[in-house]
Amino acid sequence: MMIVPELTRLARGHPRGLSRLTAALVGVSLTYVAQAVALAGALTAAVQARPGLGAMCLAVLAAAAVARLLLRQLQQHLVSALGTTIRQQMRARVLRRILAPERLHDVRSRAGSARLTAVDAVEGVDTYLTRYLPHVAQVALLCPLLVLAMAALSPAVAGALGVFVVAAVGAPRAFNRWMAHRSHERWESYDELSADVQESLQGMRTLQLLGAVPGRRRALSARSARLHRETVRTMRASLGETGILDLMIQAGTATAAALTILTAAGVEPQGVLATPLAAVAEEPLRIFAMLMLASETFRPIRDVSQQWHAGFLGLSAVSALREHGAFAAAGTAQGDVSGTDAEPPTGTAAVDGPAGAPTARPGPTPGALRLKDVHHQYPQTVAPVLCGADAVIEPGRITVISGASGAGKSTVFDIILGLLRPTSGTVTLAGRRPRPEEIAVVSQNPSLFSGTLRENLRLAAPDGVDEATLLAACHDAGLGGLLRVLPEGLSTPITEGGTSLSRGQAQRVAIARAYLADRPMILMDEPTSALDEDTAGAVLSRLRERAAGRIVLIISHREDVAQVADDHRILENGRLRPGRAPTPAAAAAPQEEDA
Ligand SMILES: Nc1ncnc2c1ncn2[C@@H]1O[C@H](COP(=O)(O)OP(=O)(O)OP(=O)(O)O)[C@@H](O)[C@H]1O
Repeated sequence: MMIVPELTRLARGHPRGLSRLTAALVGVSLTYVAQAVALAGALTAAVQARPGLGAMCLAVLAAAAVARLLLRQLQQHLVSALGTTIRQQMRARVLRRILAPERLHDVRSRAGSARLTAVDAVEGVDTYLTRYLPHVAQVALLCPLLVLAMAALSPAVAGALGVFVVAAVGAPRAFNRWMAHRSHERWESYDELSADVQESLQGMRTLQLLGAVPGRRRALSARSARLHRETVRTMRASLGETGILDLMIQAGTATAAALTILTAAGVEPQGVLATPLAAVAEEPLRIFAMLMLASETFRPIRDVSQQWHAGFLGLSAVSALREHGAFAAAGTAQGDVSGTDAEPPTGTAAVDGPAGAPTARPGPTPGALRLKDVHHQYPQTVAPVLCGADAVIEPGRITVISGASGAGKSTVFDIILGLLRPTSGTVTLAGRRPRPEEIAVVSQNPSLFSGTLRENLRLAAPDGVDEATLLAACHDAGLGGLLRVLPEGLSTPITEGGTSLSRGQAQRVAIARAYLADRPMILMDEPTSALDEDTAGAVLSRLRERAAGRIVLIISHREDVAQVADDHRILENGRLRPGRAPTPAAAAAPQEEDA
């Protein structure tokens, strides 16, 4: 029997559900006790030839069977209701931790591992909480009551029974530490295999091109073999525990039965044991009831042992769940589910789309974006990336930042987005931190999701966006030609990861999403890197129209992008310095005062 403090704390957060469930369970067990007593009565009726008593006992047996059926239905219903609540609560907490900006810069975070925790681990814990724990509560409630009932019939037998109940519950706990260690190791293997498989699938194309598929397959087979070994070891440990438990149950039942017979039979005056049959004939109900009760006292313990195996997966996932914040003190279950009861430390701007809920309307451009003396150094690195970057980025103008690879351009973006906290310095929009819902982002490698093109575009758009707005955004993003040749148009299905589109097409979908998001600030990371010159030219000229009244900040190495810049900066040695002067076309573009 293993009790995990975090899981019991979590269960205590649902006292009503858990106590109802335990009550239903105790009700089920009491029907067995009633049947045991009725059976003792029926045997007594047979021994004493009392048909009236026999009929009554048979009626009780039937009523107990019907009651058990109904209580089992109720128990299933309660398990499902409590399980749903607990799963939603834990999953919301885990997802909040997984889908957090900090993870983007966490070198240890792995998608497969996060997925495993959010799906399998939560399911496993549900079983532990909704099945195993109520059974443990039942043992704590019912076993002492049954021992007391036995004490009313025979204190000696009750004493022996009590000793074996305590041993059956307590002895397997000696295995707890070992079991915890084994199950933790098993989960680690499971987790690593899951993360490796997911990463291999994602990088399949690269592995294929590199000729690294056979090597990867061998590595995965080795991981799989390790998981098998860990599972077998864990099963062995679990079997050891179950063996001890069963031994105590059998020994306890046999001892109680033997004592019942011996104490009932008594000793003849000449020093030999009297025949138990005489005692049975004298007080059959007491003897039969004691024999039945001795067995029933161990039923809750036998049940808990079965549930233990069902809840074991969840138990082994406890450390992963702990690491992913599943037990973090949070608001109400409702708040957890909606995910709105705690604001993340920094912004949550989504890549290639709106930076918050699509329904949030950002309002007019609030003013200039200012970077003031921004410094940043990543942990475990020897030198800072940014050493006092300063800039004022005006609305209504296109600002382009260039710089050598690794100069820190994406770092600047992530700081503006709130995905990274600068080591020092400030980023402000009209004197305050930019709000996530004010920024639309076009990343260099946009993420597309399985679903239709329309669904991918709508991710960014406010609720109820009409077809004409979607088409206008596609047109301005240079997708008009593609839409004309797609037989299903916006209803065209897209594969997972957007692999059914070319890189350039995916990039333009990302640009359309940014337009649909309709935010006062657009950040673009190499938005035309996969486009040919003509397409890039068309996209950039429409960008100028879309830039009216907005802050548009682009990272790009491309000369054609630098040419449309009203304001060109070069990131060098951690600072932003002025770049090339604007071209006449760009200089003629309308400018707006800082609000
Ligand atoms: N999470 C991280 N931990 C440690 N170092 C990091 C991390 N992210 C980025 N860096 C380092 O910070 C530096 C700047 O990276 P950044 O991605 O901002 O450069 P960049 O100018 O956008 O480069 P590129 O043009 O090649 O995309 C690089 O040296 C990079 O290795």
